[in-house]
Amino acid sequence: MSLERPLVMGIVNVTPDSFSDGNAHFQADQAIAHARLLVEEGADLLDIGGESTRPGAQAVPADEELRRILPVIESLRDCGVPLSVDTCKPSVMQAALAAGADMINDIGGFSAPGAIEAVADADCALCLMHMRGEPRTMQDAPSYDDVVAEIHDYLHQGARRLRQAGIAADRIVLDPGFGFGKTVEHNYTLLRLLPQAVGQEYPSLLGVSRKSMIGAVTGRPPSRRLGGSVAAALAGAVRGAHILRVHDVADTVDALRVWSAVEQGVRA
Ligand SMILES: Cn1cnc2c(O)nc(N)nc21
Repeated sequence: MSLERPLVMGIVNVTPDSFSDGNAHFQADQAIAHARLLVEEGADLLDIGGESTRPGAQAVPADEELRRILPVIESLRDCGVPLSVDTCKPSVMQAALAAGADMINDIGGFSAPGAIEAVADADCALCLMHMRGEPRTMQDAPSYDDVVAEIHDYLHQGARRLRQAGIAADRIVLDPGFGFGKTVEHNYTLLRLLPQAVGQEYPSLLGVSRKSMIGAVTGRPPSRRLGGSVAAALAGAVRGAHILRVHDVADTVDALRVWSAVEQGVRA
């Protein structure tokens, strides 16, 4: 995929408890219909997840996670855009790749035993994200001496682990993990200093859509965070983010088109 312009990754939650649209798409058929709508709205790729990663979320067993996402992956193989699968479990990674996934998005940074082995011989893209702790506890008073430097170092140590396993550099995407063991202040510092947090060696993925960092400065509930989410996505695009992981694809695509017209002129 070309990374000359920021790509829009549409979120497809196949979970009953995701923080912003839990239960809305729990059934596979609803998730599939939602995913196809996101593609029509202009999503460049989709991120399919069967286990909520919001703060406080309970873990989901691998068989349940697969029961949720495999029908969705199989049905969307013909949707016209690459499919990313959001999971930390090596067994789910392998099954998702066998079902046709093009990317594995691991909020755990491929740190689980067997995670690197599960993807090393595939040709899929890999998103390595920073998380401090685990969803159930990660927001219990997170603290850093230098949040930007520590996350930069974690991401590049993780990339080195992947490279040492023989994984080509062009398969790797890095992500600071907004909201994953960070205070609101940490999140805005990371967004402001995104280039320093991710470095220049690998493309970056940004996931801020509808998150509590948006609510904290707007006072809006998750269902009313569109304006803040688009603003944060653009702030990331201006700072070089390559993939924007969002719920609201059409609005984000519109915002990027207007920004591009300002920066590069209006295409006929
Ligand atoms: C699954 N998921 C939820 N938030 C995310 C984020 O910010 N980045 C990535 N890579 N995945 C996320």
